[in-house]
Amino acid sequence: MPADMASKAKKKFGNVMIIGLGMIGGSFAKALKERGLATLYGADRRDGELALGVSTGVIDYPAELTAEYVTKMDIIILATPVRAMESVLSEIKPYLLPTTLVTDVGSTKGSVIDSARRVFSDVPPNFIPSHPIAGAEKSGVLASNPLLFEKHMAIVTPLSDSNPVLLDRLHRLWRSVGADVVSMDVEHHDHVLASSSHLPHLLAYTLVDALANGDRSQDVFKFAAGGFRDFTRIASSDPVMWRDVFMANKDATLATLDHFTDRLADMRTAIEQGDGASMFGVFTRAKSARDHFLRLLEQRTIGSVKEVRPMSVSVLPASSIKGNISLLGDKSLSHKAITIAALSQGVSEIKNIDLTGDVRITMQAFRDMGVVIEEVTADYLRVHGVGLRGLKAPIAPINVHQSRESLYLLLPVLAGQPFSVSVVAEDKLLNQSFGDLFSLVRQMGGRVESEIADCLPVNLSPDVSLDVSIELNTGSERLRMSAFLAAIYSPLEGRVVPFLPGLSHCEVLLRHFGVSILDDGAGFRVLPAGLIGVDVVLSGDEYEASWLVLLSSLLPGSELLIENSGLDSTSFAFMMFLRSIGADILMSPKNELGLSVGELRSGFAELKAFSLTAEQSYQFRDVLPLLCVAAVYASGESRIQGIGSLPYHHEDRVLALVDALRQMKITCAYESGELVIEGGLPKGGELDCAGDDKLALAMLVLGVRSQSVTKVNDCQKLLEEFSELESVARQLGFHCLVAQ
Ligand SMILES: NC(=O)C1=CN([C@@H]2O[C@H](COP(=O)(O)OP(=O)(O)OC[C@H]3O[C@@H](n4cnc5c(N)ncnc54)[C@H](O)[C@@H]3O)[C@@H](O)[C@H]2O)C=CC1
Ligand SMILES: O=C(O)C(=O)Cc1ccc(O)cc1
Repeated sequence: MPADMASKAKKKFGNVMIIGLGMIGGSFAKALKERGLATLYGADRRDGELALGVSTGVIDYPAELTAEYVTKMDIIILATPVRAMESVLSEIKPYLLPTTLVTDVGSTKGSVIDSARRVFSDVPPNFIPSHPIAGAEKSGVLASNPLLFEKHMAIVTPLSDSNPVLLDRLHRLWRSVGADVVSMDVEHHDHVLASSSHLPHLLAYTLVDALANGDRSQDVFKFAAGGFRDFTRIASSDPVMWRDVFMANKDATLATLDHFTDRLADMRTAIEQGDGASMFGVFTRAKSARDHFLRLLEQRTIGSVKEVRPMSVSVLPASSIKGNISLLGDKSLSHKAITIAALSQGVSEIKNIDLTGDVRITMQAFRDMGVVIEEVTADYLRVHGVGLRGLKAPIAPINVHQSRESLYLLLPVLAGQPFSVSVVAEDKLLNQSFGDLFSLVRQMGGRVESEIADCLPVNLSPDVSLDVSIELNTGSERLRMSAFLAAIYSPLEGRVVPFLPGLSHCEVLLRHFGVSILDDGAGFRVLPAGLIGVDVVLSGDEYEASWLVLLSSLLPGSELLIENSGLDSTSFAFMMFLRSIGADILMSPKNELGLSVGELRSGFAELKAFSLTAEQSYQFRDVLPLLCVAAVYASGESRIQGIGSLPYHHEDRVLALVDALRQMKITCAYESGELVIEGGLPKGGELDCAGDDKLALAMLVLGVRSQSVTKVNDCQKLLEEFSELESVARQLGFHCLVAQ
């Protein structure tokens, strides 16, 4: 008897015996031993394996399944192939104390429990099965790895009368070797693992065997590429272990094999008939599912907290800007176009789309729900729409990450589908209230359940009332878009009464895809009809265009042509206003594909000071930072009223700009909600836009027309929204440097 047995209290888990000292048993032993958590005993029917375990220090002592050892164990771990476990349990039964925790690592669980029942009649409360979802195609104690279980899952399958104290110890045991513990019902375990692990092993073994015994086998292996190697790695796994698995998990394996065989037969038919569309559909959905799975895996192993790197943009004073440019499609328009195309019947081609940043989150969500989306080029998508209610239930919750736009688009769409779904998010979206959006979905008829009221994550159960009618009481563009998407799900006529008049992008796009939206004076009637896939070329962002036009107006000698600016009512009014204070702007608006776009030409002009009433400030609230900048370069004193009555974030934005102006030695006064700005040439400096992209652009104009270099910090959002900023600057001839 080794001396340690008497002094076991020294180690956290006391005496631990591993029966079956192969790859998994050896890895468990090493992981516990290296962390000093237990005194390790090993037993194996192969003496050589046991001797290796001792000589390589994997275990402390060899052991036998006799009273001398078994009665002294705190924990016994069965790590033999699954069909050997019954005889091992019979051997230890006579000496097993009820206080000893017994677990196993077998790949199947139903069969192990059946074995325990055969040996003990009832499964003893101290026998609690488990299964690490970690391993390799290797076997034997020499292949053991103390880090094998780190950041991998360990499934435990307790029974109703499992001893709770020992169950808790089992959880601690797995956690101590780095695993995340998950509890699961035995039957569910065997079905899930039959699909995720057993079937792939069966396919790999069968494929290699079939090819090895087929024609030209020499050359097949000689010319095998990486794909063959990846696919067949697991065919090098231990044959005894896998024979045992398939004998032990027969029913669940047959069920998943039959399902797979049917799908393989469909694929055979598609190939025989040259049905490229079916093949393309399967491959695209499979790619999306696998990409999704890899992301999940990455989150598990790397952690989901993304590193946000602070970015700054510096500009140098410029004398002029010159050139013709075409702006990449507006971000929010890009999100909407993907959504509407995905819900249309047939194929849509979307050109000049901005696929950077969170547009990909919206795109991924639709791919996860079965929509085939081809990326033809970097700014050109071909979307194979599935119809309004044709999305497929995703295999995991839809993750909108940190994208508000994706959330407001997806929630009403998901509420209109014939399946329940959960929506999750990350970081800053998690602690915010989305009461306005959730209540809109409830008005639609859907059930919205969240653990924290009005916050994500959320579970949606679909239901759509016959006549969705939504009256908005805020001017939020996003909520307006959600309302119209909710209305198109109305089986009878839908209705939206917006807070602000006029048409916005979402309605214009919906009309372009065939939805009848009729203005009856008091609101909009949305007639029931499917969406039809069409082609669309997206126009550039209005704010970016307004920014460039202002820049050209301030720099002597500038000549600018923007070929494809969006021209919504705000940007149209902004251009007209700039013209009224002297700017040289030529607009050629056209109604292209139902969207207001236009060519904009502008050049340098002396601007005059101006006054804005409170109503005008409200009308121009989105472009107010640009108007404040115009006031800096206008001759004389400009007054902007009503700032104190703007929605908070607009007011905050102007106040932050006032601070920046003062820092750049521009005389300005803010009192009782009114801002007075005196013209002048700003000094450069280091500014902070507080993560606001619109403010950042206003600050950059000040920098380009200033006396020295200007650096704007906290520009991550700007660079996400205006990803082509640096290349636009290069094209137009001014210096703009992005740095971390
Ligand atoms: N290989 C893998 O990736 C994973 C395997 N598992 C499960 O872990 C168990 C062990 O697998 P590996 O470590 O890969 O196999 P292995 O072949 O490396 O080790 C099994 C060991 O059990 C011993 N053994 C067989 N019958 C015995 C008996 N009656 N009494 C004492 N020792 C006996 C063998 O001599 C061998 O040393 C299996 O039940 C398997 O289903 C679980 C997760 C992953
Ligand atoms: O080698 C691999 O990739 C595996 O799949 C390992 C594996 C084999 C069997 C299990 O029960 C769990 C994991």
